[in-house]
Amino acid sequence: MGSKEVANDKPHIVCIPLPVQSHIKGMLKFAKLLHRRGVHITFVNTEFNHNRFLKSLGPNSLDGLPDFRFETIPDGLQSSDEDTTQNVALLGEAVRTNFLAPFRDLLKKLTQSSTSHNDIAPASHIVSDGWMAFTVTAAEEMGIPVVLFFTISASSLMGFNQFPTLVEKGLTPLKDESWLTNGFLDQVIDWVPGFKGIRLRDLPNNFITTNPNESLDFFLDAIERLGKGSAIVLHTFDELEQEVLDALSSMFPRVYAIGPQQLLLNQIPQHALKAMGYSLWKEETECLQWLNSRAPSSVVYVNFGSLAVVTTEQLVEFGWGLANSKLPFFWVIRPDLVAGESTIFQLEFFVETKERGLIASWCPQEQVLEHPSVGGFLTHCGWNSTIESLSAGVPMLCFPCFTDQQTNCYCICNKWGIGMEISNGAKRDEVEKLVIELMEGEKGKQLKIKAMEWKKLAEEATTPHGSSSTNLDNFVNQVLRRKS
Ligand SMILES: O=c1ccn([C@@H]2O[C@H](COP(=O)(O)OP(=O)(O)O[C@H]3O[C@H](CO)[C@@H](O)[C@H](O)[C@H]3O)[C@@H](O)[C@H]2O)c(=O)[nH]1
Repeated sequence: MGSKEVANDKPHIVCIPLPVQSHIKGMLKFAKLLHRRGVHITFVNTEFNHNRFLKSLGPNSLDGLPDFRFETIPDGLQSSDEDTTQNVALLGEAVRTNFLAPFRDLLKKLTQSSTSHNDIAPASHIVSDGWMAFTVTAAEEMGIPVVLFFTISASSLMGFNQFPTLVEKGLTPLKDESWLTNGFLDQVIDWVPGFKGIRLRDLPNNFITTNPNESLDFFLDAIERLGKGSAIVLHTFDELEQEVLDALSSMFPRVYAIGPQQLLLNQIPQHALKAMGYSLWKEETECLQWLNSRAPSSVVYVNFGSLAVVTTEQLVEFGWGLANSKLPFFWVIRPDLVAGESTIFQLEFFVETKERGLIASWCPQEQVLEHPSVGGFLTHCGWNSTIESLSAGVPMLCFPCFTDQQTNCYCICNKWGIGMEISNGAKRDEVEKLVIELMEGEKGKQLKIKAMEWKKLAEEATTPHGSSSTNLDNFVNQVLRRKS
């Protein structure tokens, strides 16, 4: 960095992600893109996650990018051996009750004109995970703007934003449990822009409940504050969700679609990018050598992201479905993926799959999806997995588990034509049949063609004059550099 004048001309943003793996990764990538466009970054992790990063990536792994600093706040959770950040309900409650006070103190420090770093201007904006409503309160108190950054699709955000209407129309909360199975959820709803033909069951499933609870309040707090952000940024691209993005833009002042993030990062010369990792868990990279030894487009990749939990019975059915398909597979089973007995596979399963199955506990997913040997992805439809798969041109078998995943599944299968849904509670025969269809069937071939078309559009959106690059430039100029 040159003179102090030049430094002070740069916007200085305070980035604060929701403290779970996929949200931290999305915010880190967004921060890197902004940093490359001349923005100073202070990145706020919880103390717990900061230490996990240092443990998984190495003690100096977060150093070395000038004007890109890390700060921490406590999460207020009891420290114990259990990884409390995997407990979404507990974490959501901690975010709502514990984070405002330490974040406010940190902001006071960062917005003072004489910061401890003389080469950095006082913080000018907060870029907050859109789900963390307390940052809007902090921003109002401190008189600085807050940008709401969402690591979900525009379609899911539109779905979440329907909640007040669903209440008004008496569609949620459900009157009783029988509504879950009596066809009520199959009704098509017709008032949501960009969602022709969507059923109630395809909306984020947080609303599909007889008993709205605190975890729903977490989402509602954020939805109520959507209009208070100086901008909304979504990790998507215009061509993918144009109609919904247009509708969101008509409701909120500034909406920017900036993605796929990794394709935008690929535009930056590698020497200019510090190889800062994103994983809280250690990545098992040996899978890449294993993939090298397999035929092109032959491997089924199975991964349910960082939070989903499946039952022992379901995992066993997936396992035998894969085994019986006789196809090669690479399956990531996190240590905390299964609710119940963890030693679930008998010797027989390993004997059957030993020549063609690989199991790991965490992997470099984007490299796996980009690998030419991977032909299909059995996924829980988390948004990052979805957009990473689409960017790599890999068709999907969708097993949505909770929250926005059902809406992503709807878009993948019905709007974008790049996947098939596998039913909740699927038995091994259904798994086997769908996996074979995905990898070798006629339908699978059509999905692959579509996936390659979307990959091309995603690449075009991220070229220097593509829609996402332009939106990124506009965001920096119109929101971060705007003199008010
Ligand atoms: O072995 C693995 C598994 C995952 N990942 C990465 O972890 C992220 C997983 O993100 P996502 O697919 O979005 O799933 P979740 O971790 O489940 O994400 C939560 O957050 C998402 C974004 O808000 C929501 O869409 C999901 O529903 C919610 O469960 C992706 O970037 C993956 O590349 C790895 O690097 N290695």
